[in-house]
Amino acid sequence: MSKTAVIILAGGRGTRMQSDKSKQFIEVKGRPIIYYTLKRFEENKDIDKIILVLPEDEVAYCRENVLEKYELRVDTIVTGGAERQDSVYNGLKAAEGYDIVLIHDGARPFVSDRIIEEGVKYAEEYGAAAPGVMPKDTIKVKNDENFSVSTPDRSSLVAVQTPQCFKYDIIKDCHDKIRENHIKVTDDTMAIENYGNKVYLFDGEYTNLKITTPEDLVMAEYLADSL
Ligand SMILES: Nc1ccn([C@@H]2O[C@H](COP(=O)(O)OP(=O)(O)OP(=O)(O)O)[C@@H](O)[C@H]2O)c(=O)n1
Ligand SMILES: C[C@](O)(CO)[C@H](O)COP(=O)(O)O
Repeated sequence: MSKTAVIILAGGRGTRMQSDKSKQFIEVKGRPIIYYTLKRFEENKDIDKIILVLPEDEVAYCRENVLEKYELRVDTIVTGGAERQDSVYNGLKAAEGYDIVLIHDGARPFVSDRIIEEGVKYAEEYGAAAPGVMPKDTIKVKNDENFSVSTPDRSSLVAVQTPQCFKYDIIKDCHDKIRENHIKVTDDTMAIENYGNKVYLFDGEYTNLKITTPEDLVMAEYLADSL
């Protein structure tokens, strides 16, 4: 059985949330968003190590007001970096020695056990896997003058989510390379693709939303109610 670690990314500031509090600590139904995310993985039998990435100046706050208050299990806390990929890199160093690593946005608190379990399975089988959903809207490609230039076939598009799941050696090698070559990525599958590896895309869920802007909190309240 593979040894599996999850890196839960909560090292950002949530600027698009337009809140005076980092969005991972905004409360939904009386509990901080990161509480729900940690709980999902704490309760999952496939996860052997939980690594939490936090801004350096919010580690003490999180320990006292989340981890200790709600008696949540986190095996290692590491500090985040300037960009998401830098936070990932710090997390990967803490996952050394594990066979499979899941990289998950802390801002996606309602990930299902099914996604976690399938992610581990497909990472073992294909080396790299990510959940995703078909966009609900028609997607356009635009030019610099904001005119539409093409409309990709929606059935060939995937709005990719997290946890993005990998054989540790593959993702660590790719992150080493993008770091050396100063390549910017917005998710971890881009790092994989950049070096010619394939990513298996499996069914995500529309409820696995990334809480990003204020209106996402409305859905979060609804989803927290349905737990
Ligand atoms: N330097 C960073 C940036 C982001 N993240 C994490 O990556 C996840 C997805 O990023 P995003 O939703 O963009 O969060 P923020 O970067 O905090 O939001 P914003 O872009 O609005 O500032 C979040 O859980 C965030 O905490 C991180 O760990 N380290
Ligand atoms: C990783 C991700 O959630 C996949 O959809 C997304 O790329 C994160 O983007 P963000 O701008 O850092 O929130």
